[in-house]
Amino acid sequence: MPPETKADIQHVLRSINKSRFAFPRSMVIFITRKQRVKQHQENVTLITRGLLLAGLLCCLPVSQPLAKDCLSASEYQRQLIDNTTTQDLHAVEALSQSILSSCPAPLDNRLGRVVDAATIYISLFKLQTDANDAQARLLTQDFSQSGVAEQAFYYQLLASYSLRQGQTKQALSLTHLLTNDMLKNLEPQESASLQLAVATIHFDIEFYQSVRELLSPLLDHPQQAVKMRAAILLWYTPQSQQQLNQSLAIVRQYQQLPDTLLKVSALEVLARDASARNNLQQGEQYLSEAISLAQKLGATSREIDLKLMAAELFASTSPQTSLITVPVTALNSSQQLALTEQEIASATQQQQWQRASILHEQALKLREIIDKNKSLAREYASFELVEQARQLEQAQQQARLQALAAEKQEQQRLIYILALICAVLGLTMVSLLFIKKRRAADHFEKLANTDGLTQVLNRRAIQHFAEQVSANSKLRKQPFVVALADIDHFKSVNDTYGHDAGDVVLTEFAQRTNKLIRQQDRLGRWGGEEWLIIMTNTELKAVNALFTRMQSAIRTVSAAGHELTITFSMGAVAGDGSEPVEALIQAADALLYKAKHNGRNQLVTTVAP
Ligand SMILES: Nc1nc2c(ncn2[C@@H]2O[C@H](COP(=O)(O)OP(=O)(O)OP(=O)(O)O)[C@@H](O)[C@H]2O)c(=O)[nH]1
Repeated sequence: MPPETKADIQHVLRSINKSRFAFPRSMVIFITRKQRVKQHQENVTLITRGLLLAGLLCCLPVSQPLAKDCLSASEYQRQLIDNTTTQDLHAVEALSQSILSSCPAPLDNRLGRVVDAATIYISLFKLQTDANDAQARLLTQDFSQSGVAEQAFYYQLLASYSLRQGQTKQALSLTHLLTNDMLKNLEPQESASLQLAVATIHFDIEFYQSVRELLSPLLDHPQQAVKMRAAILLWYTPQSQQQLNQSLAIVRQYQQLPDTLLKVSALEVLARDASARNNLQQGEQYLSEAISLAQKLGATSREIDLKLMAAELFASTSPQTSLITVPVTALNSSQQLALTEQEIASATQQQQWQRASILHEQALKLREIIDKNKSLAREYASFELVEQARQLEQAQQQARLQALAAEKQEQQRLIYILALICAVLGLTMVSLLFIKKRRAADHFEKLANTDGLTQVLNRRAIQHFAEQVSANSKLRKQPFVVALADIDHFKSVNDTYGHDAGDVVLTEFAQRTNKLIRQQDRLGRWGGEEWLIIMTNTELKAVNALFTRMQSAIRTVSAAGHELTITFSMGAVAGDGSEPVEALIQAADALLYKAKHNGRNQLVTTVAP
């Protein structure tokens, strides 16, 4: 057996022998779990009997002097809380010893609680100490008369112990009570240790959000131990680089701490940090300092943790073989897994394939147990704690989203209104511009197509219209009429009554004729007193009726204070689109000439040539 292994076994045995509830050496190491339970029950009976006997002996003749040094339960309790906050394991052990040796047995209920709490606390760090009885007693205690701080202290201790024992649901139930019923009722100076305890449990079940929320405010805590514990746990919790550096800066002040478990934890963080930075030498220094301190304090459980870590991070200088000396059954599942993984590495290195395979199976089972516990814890936590937090968060988020949505909706509404106003304004402006432009275009078109004096179509426009009608007639095979009219002896009107009177006659002729023709027909001024009438979809014979109506409509015109008698002559032809419009007009002109020649005031028609 290598000297290191021997030394480790001896160390473990020394620690066991020191314990108040020590089991005989042969019963603790290398026995099965079943045997351990049986032995444990027998030992508890023995110990209880022993204690009763000792208590009776103590109480008989010497109870008075001992009672003299016995402090009040509240004072012991205050000291215990202080010592657990600073993680001073020696002080807790001394306190427990002091109560047992100074106070009269049997201890009263409150003193018994303090001793039980101390026993539980010690057992968290010392492998050999079983605190199941203390746990059972404390769990059945009635704390209704105690203050919140006192009750919280016992519950957090019970929660930590339950978790260590794998009683996850119990641990979480207690944590639930702590966070929901007690944490909010505590004074800030009282709540720090409770926040730390709850955060430790939440860290174990990877409920990191809660850990950050609980511990971040403690980084400014006036008490060094509180600040340090928060920084240490936060260092392990996923967080931003800035927060990590803040935690590390606090942990680096570890030298200010007395030789306590807290210092061990700080050194462990620094060793891990150095290893992460590849500064192996410094990492090993920190770690060996931590191991020495854990040994000095008798914190076997912490010592094992550190040795496992040494084997994992600095394998060259901390051979894993030294760890196998520890009784496996005394380790918790995580420690057992880490140890098994070390052994697998060793077996693989030595090419002991069969052994490696068996160990691998064991590791798988262990991991399964750990994962199952964690998932159970998370499941439980999610129902009991996370769900509440999530619901609250969801409600807040919902409210924020609703507010945002309302704001956005309002903004959109304003944008829509503005857009609508702009659109309406724009549309109105465009419409106005369009209308104006259209009117201008219409105006210019009308100007371009209208005779200035008489306001009927001018020569160009009536010719264009005639061509359109001709083309349409050809297409639809419909006849149309081209008629050319000329006022008789118009020159004499001008000569007799003046040019203005002549203009009046021209205007009256145009307007009155325009009223007589159909909507689809057009009248245009062809020359001075000459007019072209285009009658669409019309047989030539229909022009007779028009001529007669025109004669009676135009017969008298008032101009220059006189009633003038006006007659006109007209020549008309029918077309079907087969001949050019010019030819039809020329034909109509020829017939007009004929009408003039025949004595005027008459219509001459013929079919188109
Ligand atoms: N007041 C006025 N007279 C015009 C206008 N345009 C042409 N005239 C006149 O119209 C007259 C036309 O006369 P003529 O061509 O000799 O024909 P007429 O006197 O009507 O005789 P017949 O056509 O043969 O019956 C001329 O005296 C022109 O000066 C006009 O816009 N206003």
